[in-house]
Amino acid sequence: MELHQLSRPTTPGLFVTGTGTEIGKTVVSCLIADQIRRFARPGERVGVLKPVASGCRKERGQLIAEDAEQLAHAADLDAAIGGLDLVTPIRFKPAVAPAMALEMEGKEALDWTPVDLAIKRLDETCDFVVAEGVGGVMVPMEKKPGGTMKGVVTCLDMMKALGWPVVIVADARLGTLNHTALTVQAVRGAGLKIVGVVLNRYDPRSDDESVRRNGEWIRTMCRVKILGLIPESEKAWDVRAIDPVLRDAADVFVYSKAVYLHNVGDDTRHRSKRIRLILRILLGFVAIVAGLAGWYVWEVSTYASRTFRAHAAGFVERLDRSESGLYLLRFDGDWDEIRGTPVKASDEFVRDFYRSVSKARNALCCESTDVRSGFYLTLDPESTTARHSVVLLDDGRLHIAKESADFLGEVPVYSAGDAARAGAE
Ligand SMILES: Nc1ncnc2c1ncn2[C@@H]1O[C@H](COP(=O)(O)OP(=O)(O)OP(=O)(O)O)[C@@H](O)[C@H]1O
Ligand SMILES: C[C@H](N)[C@@H](CCCCCC(=O)O)NC(=O)O
Repeated sequence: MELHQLSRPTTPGLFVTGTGTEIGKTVVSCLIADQIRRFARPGERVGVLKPVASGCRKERGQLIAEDAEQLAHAADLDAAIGGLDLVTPIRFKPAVAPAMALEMEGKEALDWTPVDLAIKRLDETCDFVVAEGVGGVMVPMEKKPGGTMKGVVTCLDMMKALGWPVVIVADARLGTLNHTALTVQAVRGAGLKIVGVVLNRYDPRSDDESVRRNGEWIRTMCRVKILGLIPESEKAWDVRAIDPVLRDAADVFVYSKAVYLHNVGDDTRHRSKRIRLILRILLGFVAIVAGLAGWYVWEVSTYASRTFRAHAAGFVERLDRSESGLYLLRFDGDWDEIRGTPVKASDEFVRDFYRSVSKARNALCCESTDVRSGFYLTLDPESTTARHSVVLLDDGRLHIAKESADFLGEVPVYSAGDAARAGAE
């Protein structure tokens, strides 16, 4: 199985990475797992995972990762969840980068199947997972195209595949600004959320000025939370026998609890499902509103082209010249249904009308040879589409020809100037 085929965990979790190897990832992962275990509600289980480990010892023909032992101990790993194989599903003996260990075995690509099985098991049995990387984010995991680095899949690619928010462990001492900033940049660039940075081996009594200032610099320069400052401690390796000094690194405890409860904690899975549902409903609602708006705009625009504006006016010229002149029609309605009695326009309106027709190209007058009388109606002097023929019927009612093309074909069309002259006569 290839990395991109890996199941995406559904259980909420944290991925603990570091600015390099031996920086304290396991110590911090253990502190967080221990903390979460203690704050968990009854029945909730914390899972731990270090998908790939190198530098493992051989015992009774088995490769054992010390990190896995420490993680399992911190999380009080329940036998029902699984054994150390589940904590570190892929193990190498040489203490080198996994891709290098593979190379030493004459291989290039990793088979990610054991990691996939571990993820599925954790999804089935746990409420929260603390996962740990190998070395820093650019450590090569296998030789394969398509990764962050050319021809190489890195630890960051694995973090991306898992998708958990990231805790970065960095050294508190000189040199950390560069390493931390590079790590933050890479993790952010991969689109992963950074929960914060833990500074390890912090000594408040250090006469190195940078030790005291690094945290603040990292916070502002990298725009990250500093989750905690872990002092040097002889018992750092055993979180369950933790010494008071490490316990006093209360920031990590407080923050890991906060992280658990508020950031990516137990409710996240349900919350994210709820959020997804709400988003879907909102999206559906937006789609319906957009559809309705589209329909409305379409309807209004077609209605506008079909409807008759209130101030339509036209020139009526009967063949016998009786009652010739400008008629005004005040009507709102559908073209198909227009039936209205024209009203002889007032002199004032006639003046206005001619003033407007002389400006509006589409306000034309026409004369029919085959109908008793007719006029051209301009619905909207600004619109070039609103030319419809109107026929004044014998009984004085108006008949609207829907499309004036036929009508126009048979009758001379006069210009607005002609209309003006006609009106002036
Ligand atoms: N605050 C500390 N005080 C004392 N010892 C520490 C502290 N942090 C880490 N160590 C020790 O440093 C060593 C490396 O720590 P750790 O295993 O946590 O690093 P890591 O980043 O997980 O390394 P790897 O890359 O191998 O996974 C361990 O022996 C650990 O006990
Ligand atoms: C052997 C180490 N402890 C570690 C591998 C570190 C690889 C570092 C490679 C590098 O950055 O040069 N393995 C592990 O975390 O399982």
